[in-house]
Amino acid sequence: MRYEDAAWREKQRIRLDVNNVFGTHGLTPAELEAEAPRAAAAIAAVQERRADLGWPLLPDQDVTPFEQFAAAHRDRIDTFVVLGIGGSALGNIAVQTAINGPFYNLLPREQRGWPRLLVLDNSDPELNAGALRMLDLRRTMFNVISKSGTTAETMASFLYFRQALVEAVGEDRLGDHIVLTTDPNSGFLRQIGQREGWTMFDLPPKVGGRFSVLTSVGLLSAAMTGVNIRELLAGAAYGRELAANPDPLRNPAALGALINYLCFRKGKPIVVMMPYANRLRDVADWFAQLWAESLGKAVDRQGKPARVGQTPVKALGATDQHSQVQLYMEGPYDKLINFIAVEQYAETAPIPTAYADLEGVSYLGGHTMAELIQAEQQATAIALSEAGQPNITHIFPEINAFTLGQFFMLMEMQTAIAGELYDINAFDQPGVEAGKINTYALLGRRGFEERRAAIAARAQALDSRWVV
Ligand SMILES: O=P(O)(O)OC[C@H]1O[C@](O)(CO)[C@@H](O)[C@@H]1O
Repeated sequence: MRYEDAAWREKQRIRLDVNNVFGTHGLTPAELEAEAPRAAAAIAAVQERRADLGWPLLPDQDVTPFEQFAAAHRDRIDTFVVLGIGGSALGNIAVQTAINGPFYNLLPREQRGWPRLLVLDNSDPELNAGALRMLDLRRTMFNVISKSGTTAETMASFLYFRQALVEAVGEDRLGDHIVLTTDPNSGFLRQIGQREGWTMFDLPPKVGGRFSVLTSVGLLSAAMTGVNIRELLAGAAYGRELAANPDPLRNPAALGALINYLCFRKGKPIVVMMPYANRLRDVADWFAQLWAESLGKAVDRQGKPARVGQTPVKALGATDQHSQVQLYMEGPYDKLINFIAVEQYAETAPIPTAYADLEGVSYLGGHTMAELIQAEQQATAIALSEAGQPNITHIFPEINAFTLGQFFMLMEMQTAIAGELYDINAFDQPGVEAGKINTYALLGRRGFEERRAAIAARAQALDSRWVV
């Protein structure tokens, strides 16, 4: 395996270039150096908690069960459908787009070799009904993923497709079409799986949803679509090594955490993640949940008011140069822009020469699209830097399972280290509970009658003049 070769691994190291963070509205090297001891303590604290957190140990797991499941089912299945939301879907989508590319599902089966993948991560009725109309259920398998085993959106989709399966294949064949991924001990999904005798994959109890891409959550759908999940984990192991460097100024996860933290403290509540690669656009989506749910917290670990967290913004280069970059250039100095640059794309797409007399078009001829997009990324970084807008660049040597796994782990470590710097709990999400409870109340779930009455009273008090 290529990832067993140390020289290859080193060539595939993701580098973090932070030169453009320095400047009038950014940071100074002295500020970074002054905070380095705190960042070093944060690295040590995260390293100390590795076993307790669970996700840092994921690169060491045995992936044979996922590979065996995929090999056993690939031929009888045309479409593998993930029903999940948030951390139980975003990583699956990110892996799929990054490794198999945006057109995978449109390729003929012989070219794909593996089933198509659909991730239905919303209770949008049109999304679910539309998928149902399109699928041949006799050749479809549903992977219902929920850590808690209670999430309303996921359970609704499960019930919806379960009924459709009963009609299409019969109740006694459901086990051939449904596989569950959930907590090994708790939740309704576990109870259902046990009652029905369906195949279930355990989700390590310590690993929270947004840190679960490298568990059964992300690995099963990846294996079902031919992704080299061993290489993915080898990359994560390599990222873990980089993130364990005790010197925060040589450790990309710690340096990233420190820069984000200091930028927030200096009035930059927004972080933009802007990959220059369509294959990485869903990684920006995955990152948004990781960063937002982990670091957006009302109180610190002592219970004192904190109100911290940067708002993540997803952008795509070069596309969003023609949409958002005007704001990044001339708007408030309230952002840290993260670029993802790619050194070697899998394709170069040469640009043919034509219209030699029209300089505005002909200068492109003889270059490649790879050169163009790389020039655009550099040009935008320089322009932003000269406009005083701090930015940093994560440099992917290539997009492959190794660099993707590495990036997942680096960003997870960066999040955990940032949590230490803010002194908040980066591993809970109390803020999402209130909305869930209101939903239960609105749908008339037993036990939520009081909340339902409070919502009704609130509705009574609303003034119709303010609905225009
Ligand atoms: O996997 P589950 O338990 O269905 O949760 C889905 C998502 O919902 C949340 O609990 C809240 O949004 C996320 O943290 C999680 O990733």
